[in-house]
Parts: sequence; C-alpha cells; structure tokens
Amino acid sequence: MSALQLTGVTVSRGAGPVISGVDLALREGEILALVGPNGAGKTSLLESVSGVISHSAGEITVDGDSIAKWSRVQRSRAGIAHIEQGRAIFPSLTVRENIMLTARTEAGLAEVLASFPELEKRIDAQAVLLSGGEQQMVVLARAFASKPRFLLIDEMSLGLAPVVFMRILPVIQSIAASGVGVLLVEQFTHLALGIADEAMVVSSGRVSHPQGPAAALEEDPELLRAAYLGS
Ligand SMILES: Nc1ncnc2c1ncn2[C@@H]1O[C@H](COP(=O)(O)OP(=O)(O)OP(=O)(O)O)[C@@H](O)[C@H]1O
Repeated sequence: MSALQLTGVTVSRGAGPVISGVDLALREGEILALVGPNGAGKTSLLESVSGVISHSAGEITVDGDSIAKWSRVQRSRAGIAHIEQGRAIFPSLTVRENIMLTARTEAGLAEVLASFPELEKRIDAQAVLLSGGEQQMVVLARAFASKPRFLLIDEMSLGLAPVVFMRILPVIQSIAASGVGVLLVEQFTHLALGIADEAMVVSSGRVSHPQGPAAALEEDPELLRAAYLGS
C-alpha cells in the first residue's frame, strides 16, 4: 500500500465540484508530476490533501488511515508539507531566520544547508534582497527543514524563467532522494516530467491520463497533447 493514497477524490468549491474522481498513490522517495491546463483543479486537489479545504467525496489516506477528519496542523504533524503558490518567504527576515522557523536548531539548519549550498553563501542576507530563484530555494529549504514525509509543491516556477527553475530541479530531486514523496504541480510540463518518476494529467476537473511512468508522457507528445485537451 502506498503511503499517501487518494481514491475517487472530489473537491468542490462554491457552485460544485472543480475536480472529481481522482486516484493517485504517492510513495516516499518518488516524484509524482501532476500536470494539466490552467483551471483543471490541481491547486484545489493539493489544498484538499494538506487540509486547506476539505474534499467532498472519496478517500485520502496515510498509511491506510483516513485523514478526512484531521486538521491542517494534524496533517502537517503527520508529515504533509505544502508549498503553496507564490513566494511564501518572510521578506524582512534573513535566510537563516526563515529556515530556522522550521529547522529550530543549529544542527537542523546545518543539515538542511548541506542540500542547499547556494543558500549557505547568502545565509545572513535579508530574504527580500534575494533573486526570485533564491527566494524559492528558501521556501524549499524551509519546507525540507520540517522533515516532511510528503511534499506538495504548487507551481514553484511561477514568475521564474525556465533557466532559473532548472537550477531548482536538482534540489527537488535530492529532497525526493532523501526519502520524501513529492507531488509536483508544474506549468513547465517537460521540466517536471524530466525529473518525475510517475506522472498524471488532469484536464477540466477530471483525470485525463491516469498515474503511470512519467517517461511514457515525456516520450509521446501526442499522448500528452491529447491528455491536455481532455481526450
Ligand atoms: N476560492 C475559490 N472559490 C471558488 N472557485 C475557485 C476558487 N479557487 C479556484 N476556483 C475555481 O476552481 C477551478 C479549479 O481551480 P484550481 O486553481 O484548483 O486549478 P489549477 O489547475 O490549479 O489552475 P491554475 O494552474 O490556474 O492554478 C477553477 O475553475 C477556479 O476558477
């Protein structure tokens, strides 16, 4: 059984369901790319896993236990970390202070910085003075410092040039290699598929390509295009 599992999950907002019938399985140490056009419901799905909103049907389990009644804090304690869209740094704090919010100890900070050598050089800089790419590194470092089992990443590349985002990709890979299950929502589809083990496509609120090896979508542009169009 997979560590984090969604079975027939539907998420509703306001008038009705925005995404329905989602099955997925996230294993520790693996990257699952969740891609699809704008408005397909990817953000809403991630929010239902971390507890920002509730799912309205189906089941979400961790190690087989339903998390439906768990609060956001309980889900976070169970190891579900969620990097939401936008750069969630504390701009007036230094890089060190931002990471210490979750690392808590100097030993914890040192452990995290080993995976983020670029940040070590900027450790005493105010976060607001960093480039967009560096700010997203801080966001990743802070999430990693909380020692998650599962990391949900929502369009971390927003506002970044592909070349800048490409420097972040190996860091996401090394986080997964340390045993974290990464659910990666990403607009740069090919970059996401390039580092993912598994992938799935959602379009117009439903799964248009079920979870499977990422390489199958990466190597078949027609299959990917058809899934984006929802066919
Ligand atoms: N707070 C909200 N209240 C009502 N409807 C919402 C809300 N947030 C999103 N929606 C609607 O839910 C649907 C799915 O949006 P969602 O942001 O989950 O999709 P997405 O695939 O992440 O898209 P994007 O790539 O644009 O972020 C859209 O039709 C959107 O308009």
